[in-house]
This record gives sequence, C-alpha cells and structure tokens, in this order.
Amino acid sequence: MFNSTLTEDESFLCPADGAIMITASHLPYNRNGFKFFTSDGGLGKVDIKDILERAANIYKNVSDENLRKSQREKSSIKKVDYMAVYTSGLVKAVRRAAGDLEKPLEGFHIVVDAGNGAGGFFAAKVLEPLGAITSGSQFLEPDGMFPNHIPNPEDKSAMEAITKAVLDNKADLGIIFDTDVDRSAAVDSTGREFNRNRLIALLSAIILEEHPGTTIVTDSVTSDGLTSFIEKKLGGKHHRFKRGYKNVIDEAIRLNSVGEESHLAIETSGHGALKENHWLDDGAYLMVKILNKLASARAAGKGSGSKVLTDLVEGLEEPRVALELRLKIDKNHSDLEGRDFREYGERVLQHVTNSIETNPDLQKAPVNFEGIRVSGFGGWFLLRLSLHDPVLPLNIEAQSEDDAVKLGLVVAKAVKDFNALDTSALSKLTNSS
Ligand SMILES: O=P(O)(O)OC[C@H]1O[C@H](O)[C@H](O)[C@@H](O)[C@@H]1O
Repeated sequence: MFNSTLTEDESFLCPADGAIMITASHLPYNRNGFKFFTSDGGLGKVDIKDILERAANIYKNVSDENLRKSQREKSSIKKVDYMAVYTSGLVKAVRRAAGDLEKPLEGFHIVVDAGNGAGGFFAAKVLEPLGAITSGSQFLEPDGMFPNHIPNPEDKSAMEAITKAVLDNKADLGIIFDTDVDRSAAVDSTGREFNRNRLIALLSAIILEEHPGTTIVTDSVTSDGLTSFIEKKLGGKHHRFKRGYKNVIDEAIRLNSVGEESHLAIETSGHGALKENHWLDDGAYLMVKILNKLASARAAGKGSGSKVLTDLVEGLEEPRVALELRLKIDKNHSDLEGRDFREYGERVLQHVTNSIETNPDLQKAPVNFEGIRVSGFGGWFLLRLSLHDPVLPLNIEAQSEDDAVKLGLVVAKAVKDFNALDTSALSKLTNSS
C-alpha cells in the first residue's frame, strides 16, 4: 500500500496520493480496522483521529441525495494489479544482491506459511521467480477466519506450524508472515526459530555489516543478551526503547535527525523497518534482507543453505527461561476510584519502583524508557503498561525456573495491595516452585 504512494508509473495510476488497507493485523478476525498511508509513511494515532473527525463532519452535513450521487460516481473506480509492481521490486533487490543473477535462489527449498493472511503471494511471486522451490508451503490462501493458526510470528502454535513444515519438507528455510505482512519471522533448516531476539540479532548482524557502528533501535522487552551481542560482538549500539512498532520507528527517525545514525528499528513482535526502505515495517522486505544474505553468500561461494544465517547469530546469549505474564487491571474495580486504568497502572509501577530501591539483590536499569526494568538473580524483569489494553505485561528472563520465580516473587510482593490487578498468572508462577 505504502509503496503505491512512491511508485512513479502512470499505467498503474501511481504515485497514489494515499492508500488504505483494511486489516485486523495480527488480531482476531472480528477486529478489522483501517491503516492509512501517505508518501510520508503510515499514519499515527493523531492523524487518524483527525481523519475520522473530518469524515464524521462531512457525513453530518451531507444530504442523502448527495450520498447517493457519490455512490453513483463509483463507476470511476479502476483496478490495477499493483502487486506485480511491488513484488518485482522485491525480486530485483535479491537479484541485485547476488550480482544480478537471474535465479540466485535456484535449488534452495524455502517454505512459506502465510497463516491464511495476505502473505501467500511471497511463494509464487517472489521466491519462485528467484529459482527457489516452494513445495510444502502452507496456508497461502487468504481466509479471514484463519482456520489453521493465528498468523502471528509471536504465537507459539504459528511458529510450531512453520517449524514442522520446514522439518517435514527438509527445507532450507521457512518464512512466516502475520496477516498483513508487516511482521515476519524465519526458521532455519534445523528447525531453529529466527523470531523475537534472535530475529533482531540476525537483522542487526546483516545491517551492521552494511553500516558498521550504527544504532539498532528495539522495543523494551529485548534481552540483555541481545545488547551484549549487538555491542560486543557486532560493534553496534543497542538503543532499547519502548514497545510499539511506531514508537521504535519514530525513535530511529529522531535519532538520525539529531545526528545519531540508525538504519534499523525492530521489535520482538517481528515488525522491522529499515531506513533504506523508507522506514516501512514491511515483513516481506525484512525477509528479502535475509534472502539477500543467502543469495549473495552462495554467489560468493561461501556455502549454501541457512547455515549462513545461523552462523550470523552465533554468540547470542539466550536465557533459559523467558516468559510474559499479562496482569489485567479491572477497569470497574472500586480501587480505581472512577479514574482511568492508566493512572492506576502508573501507581502500581511507581509502587514497584519504590519497593525495589532498598533491595540489595536488585538493580533498577539506569536507562529505561517505559515501565520499570530491574536486574537481579542473574536475570531481569520489565513491568510496563500495555500500549492498548488495561493490562500490565510482565516480562521475565532468567537462567533457571527458580530464578524466574524469585523475580516473580519480587513483583508479587510489591503489587499485593493493588486489588484491581489480576495477579493469578503471577501466583501460578510463584506457586510453581
Ligand atoms: O503493549 P502490548 O499490549 O504488549 O502490545 C504491544 C504491541 O501492540 C501491537 O501489537 C503493535 O503492533 C506492536 O507493535 C506492539 O508491540
């Protein structure tokens, strides 16, 4: 959609002044909405609110007759196959990376799982023209009821589905997209997942080869291991910012504007945006960067198959336990005293912050942009307010179940008097030891 506002090609009625996508994104089928794009990128909350207010005003003042007239004028709608333009751009990018070879992925077996979202095109329109075999690809047909699994690379069953497809087909690589292809992830030939921190590590390795020393902007729930990988192994800088793809993208743009070079803004959710691609979180383009690596490594005789990718993340320290608990705030609870749940959430966070200050086992992260992040017992936790929901997500990473429980207990103790907070998930963890 966004690319149609940049393409210069009259036969495709481009550049378009704006583009609108109807999508539920990674959410369930009954939560469809609109995404708006102009040549400046995807619109944020403020712009969308403005558009909706203007639309409401227009509706208020329009007569039934004028409405019917504008519906008759629908005949001016023209259809163009814009996907052909978009996919040929992706194909060209991989060819270029491999020194203009026509079929740089010849012989590679790559399976795609589109989860019945919109990403099925990637098999026939991107991988096959590049010479890859795509048999065993699954759920390529769009079906808004998502009958197979939720199309979301953060979802366990979605990742299990693509991993199984890779192993069953003895494929070199697996690629998975979310519904509207703004998130993606991959799986190597041994079934190792490239999602969350590992996907960020992989993309950071690729980007830091191209732009040594550059800053990688990520969301707040990234691991400590990722920071040392980016900074010590790759020689880059890790700027751990807030959750939310728009937040990380806007932060990377801001850093560049104040003279700090950044080429990659990426979330553990699988949203990743590159400066070279107009800061669009385009999951297909993210996978193209990985394909470029495969294709160029083979063209240069540096081995074939996904080992090239696996080698790039070698040295990334990974926690033995990584979990996210989502503690709900009951918006109607009397403890809120009729106030906004966000205010209540902030009170919880402040209380947790105060309570850890005197604990010698714990250390508050000196630089942190949302919620409270604390190191201790060889791991860390982050408690923050959800971007959208009346929820306080709690992320814990530790080297053992016991240490994860110790971190959980710290939070449980600190929030015990907040009666509007549903801590049952936390109790389950702390009672598990
Ligand atoms: O704050 P949370 O509820 O965890 O949700 C945060 C997530 O919301 C949406 O899914 C956005 O697409 C993501 O960019 C963001 O990370």
